[in-house]
Amino acid sequence: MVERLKKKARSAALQELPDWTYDKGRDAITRQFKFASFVAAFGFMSKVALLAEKADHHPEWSNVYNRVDVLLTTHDAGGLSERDVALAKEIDQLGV
Ligand SMILES: C[C@H](O)[C@H](O)[C@H]1CNC2=NC(N)=NC(=O)C2=N1
Repeated sequence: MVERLKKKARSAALQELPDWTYDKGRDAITRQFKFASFVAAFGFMSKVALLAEKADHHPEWSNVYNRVDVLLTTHDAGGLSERDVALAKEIDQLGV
């Protein structure tokens, strides 16, 4: 059973994710991505979808034209967990 990160572990994790914002109300992390076009945004979403399926861990997200808003939290834990941190790092490694 995955657990929510406690304060100290969360702070340490956030230090490694400078492009992500902590959402205290949701106990989640968010990041907005912008692309040159809708097709580029959708291509990014396809890559993230494959990562998410592989990890069995899925983002809450929305797409408007060339923008993708990603929110990561762990429903099974009721908040931010190491699974979100791992997926965020993988998304960062896509190099957008
Ligand atoms: C059964 C399945 O493993 C779970 O429902 C997974 C699927 N994807 C998930 N994604 C996210 N973000 N949080 C979860 O708790 C979660 N649980």
